[in-house]
Amino acid sequence: MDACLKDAYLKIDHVGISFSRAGTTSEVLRDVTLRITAGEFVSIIGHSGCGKSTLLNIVAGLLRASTGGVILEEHEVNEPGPDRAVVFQNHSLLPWLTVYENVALAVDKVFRGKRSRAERREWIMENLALVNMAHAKDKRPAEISGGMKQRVGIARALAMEPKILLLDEPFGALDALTRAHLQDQVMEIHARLNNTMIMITHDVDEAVLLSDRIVMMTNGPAATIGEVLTVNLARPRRRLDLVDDHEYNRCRAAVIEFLYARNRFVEAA
Ligand SMILES: Nc1ncnc2c1ncn2[C@@H]1O[C@H](COP(=O)(O)OP(=O)(O)OP(=O)(O)O)[C@@H](O)[C@H]1O
Repeated sequence: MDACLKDAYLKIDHVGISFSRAGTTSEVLRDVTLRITAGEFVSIIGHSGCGKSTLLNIVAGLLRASTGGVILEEHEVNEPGPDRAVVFQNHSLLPWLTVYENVALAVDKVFRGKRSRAERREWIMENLALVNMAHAKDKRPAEISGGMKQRVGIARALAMEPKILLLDEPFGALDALTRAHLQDQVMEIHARLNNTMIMITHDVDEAVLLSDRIVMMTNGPAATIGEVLTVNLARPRRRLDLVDDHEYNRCRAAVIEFLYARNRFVEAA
């Protein structure tokens, strides 16, 4: 293992993955190495199809790397676990359960036998309150908006007390205003809980606003990390204050330059 990976909280160590289908093998990721510190907010940005979700799924333990591996607090990741909760673009709530029951399902799975029924109930409500959804606890997913569903998905993930929260384009399906509101909420949650978050996004402003570091992926096949940008903006961050901020605009320009000048997207034939 590289010396620089030694003390990291999460280590993504020379990860590569190939998929084989009908006699052909496609190499999606090659030699992806990254260390993440506890409490860091890291965004992954790159063109469509470069392998961002594949990388997140390897960290989640949903996919096995073909080469290299992932280590979280000295333990190798080789299966999904409640220490790595994932929030997907499409909420993935169970439609026949209420908001409360959706969160309860995850909480009971992780904490049954460790916390009393009353403690679990309080914990579910605390997490719903964190995303301002306590008032809708008895509603079913079909009765609430897309933004509200994402908030419940975030509450469900946080309620598992994961070491790492993995966000796969969590706001991708939302309108711009709801998206901005949820970004602010995620920043507040991150400030309050100081948890480690990895988020995939296509949105340059979102990446700069939320992240401590932005990981920029090259285009596939055999995509890898092209550059890592540190965002030196004090927290708490307010989007209105950043409009004319020099560091904000420097980061924004650097990501745009990377994506549209140096790694232009070319649609596969
Ligand atoms: N299980 C799989 N079997 C075969 N190929 C796969 C599998 N999972 C992903 N791929 C391929 O890996 C590549 C990267 O996919 P991935 O979804 O990780 O990209 P992405 O960067 O997240 O894309 P987007 O931004 O469009 O969501 C794609 O070409 C995809 O077809």
